[in-house]
Amino acid sequence: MDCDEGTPSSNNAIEDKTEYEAFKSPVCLIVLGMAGSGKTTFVSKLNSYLKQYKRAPYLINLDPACKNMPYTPNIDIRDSVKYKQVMKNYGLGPNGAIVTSLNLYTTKFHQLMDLLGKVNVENSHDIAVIDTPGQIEVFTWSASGQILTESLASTFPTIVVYVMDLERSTSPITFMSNMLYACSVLYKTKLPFIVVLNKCDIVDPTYAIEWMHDFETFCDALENESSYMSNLTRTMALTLDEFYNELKCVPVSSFTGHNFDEFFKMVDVAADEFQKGISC
Ligand SMILES: Nc1nc2c(ncn2[C@@H]2O[C@H](COP(=O)(O)OP(=O)(O)OP(=O)(O)O)[C@@H](O)[C@H]2O)c(=O)[nH]1
Repeated sequence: MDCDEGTPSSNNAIEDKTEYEAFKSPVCLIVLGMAGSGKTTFVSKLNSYLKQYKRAPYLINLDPACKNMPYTPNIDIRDSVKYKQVMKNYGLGPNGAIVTSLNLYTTKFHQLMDLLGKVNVENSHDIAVIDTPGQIEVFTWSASGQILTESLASTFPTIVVYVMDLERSTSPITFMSNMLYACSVLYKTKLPFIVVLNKCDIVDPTYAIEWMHDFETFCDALENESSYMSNLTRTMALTLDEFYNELKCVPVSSFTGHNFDEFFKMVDVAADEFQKGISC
């Protein structure tokens, strides 16, 4: 794998430890979210936030199509797979090329795991952050996304961070779609899960928190919707009640860094739950 740290030797760091011993660090944060929700900006802010405390995270970019990165990743899929070339070689459109690029990259995952094992042995980073492609389903519903998620979770404490765009979720129907997606990711990964309500610098997050915890307020907001959609959405809200109760959810601004301290408290709790085998 071409990456900042070079190719690891065959005497890999994971094998140096007891082969199947689970490591306590780095805690891996898989950052998922709808296109444009702010994943990359969030990862960039995490980086600068942690650096203040001399806890620079280990950064992994798995988006082969991203153009401008506001941070320098330690491992970058773009160093190994050329997305434009994949489009050309396989005659694919943009989304097909992203999926194929990730699939091609699967053959390198063991090297990625070795590098993370090295991070553990050297104790150089206590957090690893994985930035994923813009189209969420490319990662969550692909074999390669599943392989990577399972590989990470078999060795390191692994947490899913679902970035939700507060600005685009102010309609109760869109809010519900986003929450159903979050819930489906939780079901699929069965990993500790944190919802980050992003962009709280431009939209007050109170509405989202109220909608999760006060069914009546959510129903009031639904009043203007047509009857079929509002009935279905109301039923969904009741179904999600348990999901909301257990959910770790924090409003943040990836611009200002607001509430990142709260986010990291949740990461500590979630990492603890991972070790104890509790999810959500
Ligand atoms: N006001 C505000 N804007 C934000 C925040 N986070 C991200 N943005 C903006 O939202 C837009 C999308 O942000 P990105 O970080 O590119 O989102 P992404 O989810 O990585 O995007 P894709 O990978 O292309 O799907 C950009 O214009 C960002 O500047 C935030 O906390 N507040």
